[in-house]
Amino acid sequence: MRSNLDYEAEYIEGFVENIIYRNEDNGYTVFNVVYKGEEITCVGVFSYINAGEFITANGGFVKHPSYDMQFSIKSYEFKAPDDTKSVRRYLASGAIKGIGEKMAERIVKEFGDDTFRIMEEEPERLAEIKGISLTKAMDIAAQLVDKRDMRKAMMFLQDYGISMGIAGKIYSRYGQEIYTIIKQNPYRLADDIDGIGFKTADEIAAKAGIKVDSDFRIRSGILYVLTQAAGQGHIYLPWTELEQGVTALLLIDIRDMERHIMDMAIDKKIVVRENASGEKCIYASMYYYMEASIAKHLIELNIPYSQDEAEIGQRIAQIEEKNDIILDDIQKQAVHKAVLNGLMVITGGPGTGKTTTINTIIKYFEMEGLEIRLAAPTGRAAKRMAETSGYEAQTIHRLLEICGSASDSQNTGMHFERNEDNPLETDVIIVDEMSMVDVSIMNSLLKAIAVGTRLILVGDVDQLPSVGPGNVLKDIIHSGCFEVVKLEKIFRQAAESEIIMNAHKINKGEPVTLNKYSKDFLFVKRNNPDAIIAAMCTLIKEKLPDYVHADRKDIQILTPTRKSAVGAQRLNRIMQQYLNPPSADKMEKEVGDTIYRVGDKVMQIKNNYQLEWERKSRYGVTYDRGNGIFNGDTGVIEDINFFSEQMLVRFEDDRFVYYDFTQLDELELAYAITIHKSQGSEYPAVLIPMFPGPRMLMNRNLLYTAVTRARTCVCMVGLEDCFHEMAANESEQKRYSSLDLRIQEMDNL
Ligand SMILES: Nc1ncnc2c1ncn2[C@@H]1O[C@H](COP(=O)(O)OP(=O)(O)OP(=O)(O)O)[C@@H](O)[C@H]1O
Repeated sequence: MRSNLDYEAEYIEGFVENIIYRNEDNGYTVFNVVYKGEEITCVGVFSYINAGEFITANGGFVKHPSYDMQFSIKSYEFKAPDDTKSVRRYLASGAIKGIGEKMAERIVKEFGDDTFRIMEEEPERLAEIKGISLTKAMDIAAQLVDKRDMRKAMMFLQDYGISMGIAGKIYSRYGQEIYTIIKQNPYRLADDIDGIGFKTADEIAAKAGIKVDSDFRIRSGILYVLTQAAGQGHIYLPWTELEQGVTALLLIDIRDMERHIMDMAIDKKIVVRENASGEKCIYASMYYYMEASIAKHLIELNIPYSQDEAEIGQRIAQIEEKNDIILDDIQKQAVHKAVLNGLMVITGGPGTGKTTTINTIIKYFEMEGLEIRLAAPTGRAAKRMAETSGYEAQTIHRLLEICGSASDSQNTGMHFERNEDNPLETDVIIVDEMSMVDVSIMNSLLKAIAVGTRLILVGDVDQLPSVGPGNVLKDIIHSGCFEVVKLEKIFRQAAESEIIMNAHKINKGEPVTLNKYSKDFLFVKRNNPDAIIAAMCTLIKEKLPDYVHADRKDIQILTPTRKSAVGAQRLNRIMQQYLNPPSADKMEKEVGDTIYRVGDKVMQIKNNYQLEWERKSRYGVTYDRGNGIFNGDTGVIEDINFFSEQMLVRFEDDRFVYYDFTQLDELELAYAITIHKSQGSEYPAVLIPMFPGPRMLMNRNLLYTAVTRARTCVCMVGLEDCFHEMAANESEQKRYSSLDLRIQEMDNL
């Protein structure tokens, strides 16, 4: 029993006995300290810690659900060992490699309180001790100095408000150079260190006394504005917009912008080009070269194939007969073009026969004995492609055989096994949902396709553009350099769907009649956020599941915004309370301001190719396992275990995944998700709150995307005016991209 301890205590001190857990990325550490004769478990964030150190710490006791009382450390200091006992203890702790308990004993016996001074100043004397050679003596001294330097550097970085985890990264990158870097050009940190952006570097610079109009600051600011723009989808910024952005960011009058731009262009950090209207455009180099590389590959792939047109017609006729279908003229034209060209594009809205056309093309090439691969940008889109085509389809990342330990393609640890040196060995590649493909993944894909492989790109240009930068599909079509088939006819079966008919009307700006009696396109009038939410609760709990013959969890709320009265965050909190309220038998785990509860619907918010899933029989025996849970995959929390610190989620097709508590930032509650997140997915029923929000966001494009996500029923709840305003708002957010120009330039070479 812990009799000596006062759990109100705010201070403890003692030797770090053993380190139980340490996360090197963020410094989170769990360890034991003996204080007042009791072993106490401490938790805190440490840039640097070693067993054997003497620590004095402020904080407080907290009760952990599984591990009982722990001391949570808010601030601390390590005291250098200064008496024989602590020196021996420190050396014996394993902090210095090559010194064990016995050796520590011998050293301290020889040098006593003077041990540390001797180790640092006269290390050769260590060799006087039995078992220590001169080389080993020097190595011990070096380790000691290293550790001291590191601790000093950490303290120095903390003075600039840098967190422990990041300080560790900075130190391991620059070592002793940090002092000069921080004092001269801390903006280098923004370039070199993951987790430090311009803003942090700028704060450090201000503390280091760097002038607000220093060249380093202005150049780093320019790159920052371009990176921010890429975050909004832009490949470049026109000169004047860049200048305004940089001025607003740095709050200074930049007189010699031209000089900075030219110097940065010479350093190859940026590229300056004129657009079609002669305006100077500034690119972060990476994006310029991505577009240029995409253009080059597309032109190279676009080789003509010779085949007798009559023969193509005969083959199509055979397929039509076998599948009891008659293709429309334009669909036939699409098949002809796919056969005769190395590259072609098929575009069209919902129900215009894209899938039917792709299926015919697949069958055609199959008859020719060609190998075909199907891919889509997201897991959900690939799954849908497989379902509608009946052929195997995979994500583009998987097609390219993604490798590495990181969970996101943005992380540097990732690479693709398929690339220019090891291209895909196949004859035809068909990529669906091209509107979601950004320049980065398009570039990787094209690098892995050798000339002679046919590439067919399929998508609906009127869907929201890709989350990542660029306007790939639109620009490819707009370049005018490739065969494009635009499917426009809505086939009879599809024409019976009001979802499809209204989606086309929305897209064309034609009036849409709203009522609550439609079979599949319903509007329920409510005039304030709370009434909207209350109506959605009833619909989701009572009405829709029977109506669309689907499970409650398959009915998806799609909302334009994250943060508003009807934004995803608020809706999730309310829906969770309503659909899965707290109860004594449901475990909960709080992360930030989200509570995860057993029974909650959750969504994976980034691609994680490493995450392992398993399928179990009803006796709990695993009979199938695999890797990969993708952005947009939704599941239900099955269990939360505080002992193993894990949460178990059941995804579609009964795939079970254990998430460590530290991985929970990959999940979000998913009763409601933003329309942006729903791209490429389809749901039996979709519920959309209709309430005014930011005009830039509430546009036709967004409404069209939301409506086309529904398979059986769309139900909107709110203000009719809001619907009509969205449908009328054509102001798509402008994206600065220039793949069309690069393609045209390349084509003219
Ligand atoms: N030539 C055709 N003759 C008759 N029906 C057709 C023809 N082509 C397509 N259809 C029918 O039209 C409907 C829509 O076709 P399809 O699924 O191919 O379109 P889509 O563009 O892929 O649609 P979505 O984007 O909504 O998935 C289907 O019911 C399909 O059977």
